[in-house]
Amino acid sequence: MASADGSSPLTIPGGTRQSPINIQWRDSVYDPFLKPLKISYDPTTCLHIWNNGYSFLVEFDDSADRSIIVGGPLENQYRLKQFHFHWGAINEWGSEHTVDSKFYPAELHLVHWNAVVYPTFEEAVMEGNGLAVIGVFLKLGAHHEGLQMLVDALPAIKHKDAVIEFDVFDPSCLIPSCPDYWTYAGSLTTPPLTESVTWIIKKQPIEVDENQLEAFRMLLFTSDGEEEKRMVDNFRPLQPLMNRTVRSSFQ
Ligand SMILES: Nc1nnc(SCC(=O)Nc2ccc(S(N)(=O)=O)cc2)s1
Ligand SMILES: [Zn+2]
Repeated sequence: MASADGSSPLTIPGGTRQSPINIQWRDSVYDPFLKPLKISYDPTTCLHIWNNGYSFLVEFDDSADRSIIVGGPLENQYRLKQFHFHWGAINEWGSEHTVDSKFYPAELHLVHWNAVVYPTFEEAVMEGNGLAVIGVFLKLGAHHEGLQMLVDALPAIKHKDAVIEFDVFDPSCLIPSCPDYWTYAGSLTTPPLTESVTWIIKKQPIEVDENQLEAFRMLLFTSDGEEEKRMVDNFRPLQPLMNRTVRSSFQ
C-alpha cells in the first residue's frame, strides 16, 4: 500500500536520505575535489559464502585493516565486511539504482564500515558516516571469469541459511577498471534501512553472461523443506531524492 506521496511502508518514517535512487546523469554535479577511490583487498580475508534468505553474501574477516577502501568521497578508510547482489526474475530489471531510469539486470554491493571512528560494525550501521557501499552494475554480455567462482558455489547454498567455506577470493576482480563514479548520501536498502551509507556507484558496468544470471535465479528465499520460492526481484523500489545532490567524479 502506498501513501499520497507514493512512498510505501518500506520507507522509514521521517527518512530524508533513503536508497536506492534514480541517478539522472545530467543532474549530477562534477566535483573536482573528489579523489580517486583507492581499493586494496586481501583475498585471504575471505571467510564464507552464504544464503541469508534475501541475497547471497560473501563475508570477510574485518577484525583488522586488511581489506580496505580509502579516498573518493571518504574522510576515513573503511573496512570490507561483505558483498552481495540484487537481481531480477528477467534481464529487464534487477538493479536497485537506475541510471536515467534504466534498470540493469543486477547490482553488486560491496559493504564497508568506518572502523577508524566506530568500534563495531553494528555501531557504524547507526551513524551517518558509518558505512560506504560500492555499487557495481551488471549487464548482459561476455562471460565473467571472476564471477564464475561465485556461481560455481551457488548450488551448495541453494536454501536460506546454507553456508560454505570460501577461502580465497579477491572481489576487486568484480570492480570495473574505469575510475568514474557517482556518490551520494543514502541508506541501507534492506532493514534496518539506516541512513548511514555513503554510496559510491561505479559508472561502468561489468559484463556477465546469461548462464551466470540464471545461476543467481536458481537460489531460493526459502529454507530446506519449505515450499520453494525462487530468489528473484530482491531489489527495493526507488526512493525520493528529496534534498540531495548526486556528485560525479568525472566530467
Ligand atoms: N545490529 C546489526 N547487525 N547487522 C546490522 S545490518 C547488517 C547488514 O550488513 N545489513 C545491510 C543491509 C543492506 C545493505 S545494502 N543493500 O548494501 O544497502 C548492506 C548491509 S544491524
Ligand atoms: Zn545491497
